[in-house]
Amino acid sequence: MFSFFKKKKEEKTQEELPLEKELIQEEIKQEQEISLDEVETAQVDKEEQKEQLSNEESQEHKGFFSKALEKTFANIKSVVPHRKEKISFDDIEELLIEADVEYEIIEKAMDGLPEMITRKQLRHRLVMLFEHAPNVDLSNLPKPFVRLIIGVNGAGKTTTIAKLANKAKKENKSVILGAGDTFRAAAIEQLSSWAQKIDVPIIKTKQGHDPSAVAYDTISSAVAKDIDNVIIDTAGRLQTQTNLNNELKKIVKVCNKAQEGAPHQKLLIIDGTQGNSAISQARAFNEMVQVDGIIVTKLDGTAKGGALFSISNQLELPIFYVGIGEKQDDLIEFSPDEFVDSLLDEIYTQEQ
Ligand SMILES: Nc1nc2c(ncn2[C@@H]2O[C@H](COP(=O)(O)OP(=O)(O)OP(=O)(O)O)[C@@H](O)[C@H]2O)c(=O)[nH]1
Repeated sequence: MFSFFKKKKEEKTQEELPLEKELIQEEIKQEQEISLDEVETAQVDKEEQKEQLSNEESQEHKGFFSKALEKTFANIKSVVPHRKEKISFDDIEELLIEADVEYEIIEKAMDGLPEMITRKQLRHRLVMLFEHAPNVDLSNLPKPFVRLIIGVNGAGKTTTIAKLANKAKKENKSVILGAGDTFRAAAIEQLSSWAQKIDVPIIKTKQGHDPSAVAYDTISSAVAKDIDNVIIDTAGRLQTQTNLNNELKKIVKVCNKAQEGAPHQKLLIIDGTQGNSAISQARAFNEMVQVDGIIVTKLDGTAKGGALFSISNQLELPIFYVGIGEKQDDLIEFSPDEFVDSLLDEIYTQEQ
């Protein structure tokens, strides 16, 4: 039926029916306008959907922080048991001490605040403590993107590598691991069993062999196989600090030989249960190889969640992720806003 009319329309010439042609043109124009409207509506819908998703993600993250920080919040609640609109300077100071924020940092954050402090005033100051932003453009990563994982034994390096690899895989990115802690056989075994569990390839060697060679082979293999991510483990302790220093420096140099610009991130793993006492140890690593960012582990098991403020501010480094459990999914991207909000939700009523 429609094709019949269409055919009829086609048969009519310009000379015969100018008015009808005009009408058809008007019809086409309207159709085009409608489809443009539809595209615009679809775009708005998409934007709204995106915003809703990121809001949901943000709520989800806040939920994770609230759960992980239960112990820290219990301490805070002992100072301010009920939510308020304004909280006194002294109470804020005390609750930040309870959360294990260093006193020097508390003084810095609260300098010049009034006797009664609103949520908005405190929020601004606390978020400002995380002013050190990542220096890598995460939207335009090199391939392979090479991350070197450093930190003391027991901080959670191996587990965090598994979590990072798992996250990349979930985002449909390929990953290869390098078992660069050749100092201890157990470290190689532990990383191998994680690699098997999350089904990613691993380059390893025997205990005592050169970790730089492992790093080189892992990057070369990633280049040859077109793999997106390389994550390399390193030893947390050697016979002496000088040995560790030399070894880490050599690994960095060799990574750059295997691929110019690598490692793109040197990530320091810090055990969150150590609170502020981890800072001096972190400084030592930062002096050996310039660290690009921090991952704080075991945030779930500690009442010292406030130490994140001091760790980031004192070391002048961004926190990329926090570990909130022992499983492969227990890693969340760190967001200063969400972290501060989940803390303020415990003590303040919502800002009107
Ligand atoms: N609760 C909790 N435990 C964690 C977290 N991250 C790591 N762990 C645990 O901390 C312990 C040490 O973690 P590893 O990953 O073995 O630490 P490592 O730095 O590789 O240490 P070595 O194996 O000694 O070199 C393990 O029992 C992990 O399960 C976390 O975010 N939360």
